[in-house]
Amino acid sequence: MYVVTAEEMRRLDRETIERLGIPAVALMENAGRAIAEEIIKLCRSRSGSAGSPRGDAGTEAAGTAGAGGGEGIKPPGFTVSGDNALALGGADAGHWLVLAGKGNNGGDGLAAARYLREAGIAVTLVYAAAPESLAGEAALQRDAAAALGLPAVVYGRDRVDFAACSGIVDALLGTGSAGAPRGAYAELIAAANSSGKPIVSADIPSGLDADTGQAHEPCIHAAVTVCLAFLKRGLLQYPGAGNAGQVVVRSIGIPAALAREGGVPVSLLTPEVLRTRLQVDVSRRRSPEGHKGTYGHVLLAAGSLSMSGAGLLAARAALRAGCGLVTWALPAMLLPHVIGAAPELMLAAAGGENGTWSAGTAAEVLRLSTGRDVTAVGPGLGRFADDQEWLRALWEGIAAPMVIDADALNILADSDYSSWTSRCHPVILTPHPGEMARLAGISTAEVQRDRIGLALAYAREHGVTLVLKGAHTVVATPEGEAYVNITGHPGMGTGGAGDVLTGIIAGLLAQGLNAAQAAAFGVYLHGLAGERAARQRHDPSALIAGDIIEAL
Ligand SMILES: NC(=O)C1=CN([C@@H]2O[C@H](COP(=O)(O)OP(=O)(O)OC[C@H]3O[C@@H](n4cnc5c(N)ncnc54)[C@H](O)[C@@H]3O)[C@@H](O)[C@H]2O)[C@H](O)CC1
Ligand SMILES: [K+]
Repeated sequence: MYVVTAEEMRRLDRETIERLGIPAVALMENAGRAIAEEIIKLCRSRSGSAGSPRGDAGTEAAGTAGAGGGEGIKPPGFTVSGDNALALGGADAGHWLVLAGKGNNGGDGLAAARYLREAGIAVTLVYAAAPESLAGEAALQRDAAAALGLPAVVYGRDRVDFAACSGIVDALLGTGSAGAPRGAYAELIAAANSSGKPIVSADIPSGLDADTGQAHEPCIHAAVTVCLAFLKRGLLQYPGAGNAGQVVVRSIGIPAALAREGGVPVSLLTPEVLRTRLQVDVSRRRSPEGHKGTYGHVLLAAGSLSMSGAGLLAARAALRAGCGLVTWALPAMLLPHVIGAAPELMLAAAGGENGTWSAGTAAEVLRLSTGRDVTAVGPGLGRFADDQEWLRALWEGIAAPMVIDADALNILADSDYSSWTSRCHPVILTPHPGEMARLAGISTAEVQRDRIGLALAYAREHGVTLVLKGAHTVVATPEGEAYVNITGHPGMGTGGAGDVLTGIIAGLLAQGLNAAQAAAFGVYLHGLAGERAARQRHDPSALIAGDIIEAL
């Protein structure tokens, strides 16, 4: 599923109209109908509390249309549809307000109002601007609604009764919105939010930046967002993602082929995208003739006196991700203490004295990396004297893909690594937002302001595969593509979860996946395993990193 910017959406919209010859109003009709159908689903799912659905729409809104109106009598040769999407099925949906801006987002809302009326739902249009100021397709929708006799009020001139409505359609601002909502728009958004009524947003919540996910003040808090044609980046990026409620993406007649041909670089990370765009064999079938040598060998340089567990977690996760062998290189002093902790691992003493690493161990790590399919460095590594020299030796000398995480990222951030000899084998960096901030030389808040945009730019500029961790982890490739992951659980915010991800990605690389495949599939599986682990706990706050490994 493609994820677009407002600019890309405008281009795809234009191409559909100009190249394919689909009239703009047809797209708007499809948008209006899709929005109405989702509202009807919401009303049906709430029919137990008819007329007063509440804001916490839950997941039902994204479900499939259930059996709607009564089956009726089926005359021979005719089918009386039992699941007409526009049938309310006896639910009393009450009375909805449709807040309409003067652009095409408003036009979508006005079209939706007609379809709602068709389903027997009472609607009142609330114009944010003088109806005469609407133009193009939005003006056409205004006239159609008026011709149908839909009641309408104009904000600022007429009274708007939020208290009496059972739900609100937010069609004030969409992808054409610029900056914080102003004037009547701002007042209507604030009033809608404080009404306590469920809000269904057309395309994006009004007040949301469609590209960055920045939530302007004010910004609609939607129960459901009916996103039109393609997901917008802003719906996946926090804090705005938290304003969108349940997001439903509805096709309106803009072919996905246009996005593919037009080179839209960002996709939602779904099994479908893993299979098709990334060509990952998600079946994970193994050859009957396979043996441990078939599935790759990971070298892990990780762990120090106070953080040996980070190395252990990464090593075990690599094995659970299916690689054949893992050699864990760690400071000699720690070795006796971890023997037996995971008997499946091979151990190698490579660290310096006192359980810490030293620059002099680079030669030993290089020697151990010979013939290994991947080297992962960083979890629990700590910092040490001349560590930049150490990492540079590995960067320039390891003739296999590398995964760089944790303190190794901090070492990289302190180095002018663009001047290092460029590598023939890929590098995957797995920063959390703080590490990303150090790598990019900006604040963590700046990283979080537009994670997708930053990840795309950094990966391309530095020729690395970047895994920007956090809620909705972004995987960006040096070729300029990005994948946004939505698997995962807040319970995964626990020490060691990142080390587990590093191990999974290294384990997948060792099995022959390329950098983009290993990073994307690894992130997806890590999140999925975290969800499963959270479900297995009565209280997901009790989840610890080791649970994620066991859930793999
Ligand atoms: N997929 C498609 O391409 C389709 C999209 N549709 C819908 O159209 C909107 C985008 O419509 P557009 O006319 O470009 O912009 P908006 O309706 O979002 O808003 C423009 C309108 O609002 C005023 N304005 C802008 N910013 C502010 C602000 N901060 N405060 C107050 N007023 C503001 C501006 O002056 C304009 O008048 C898209 O999201 C879809 O919902 C089509 O209907 C179908 C095809
Ligand atoms: K909107």
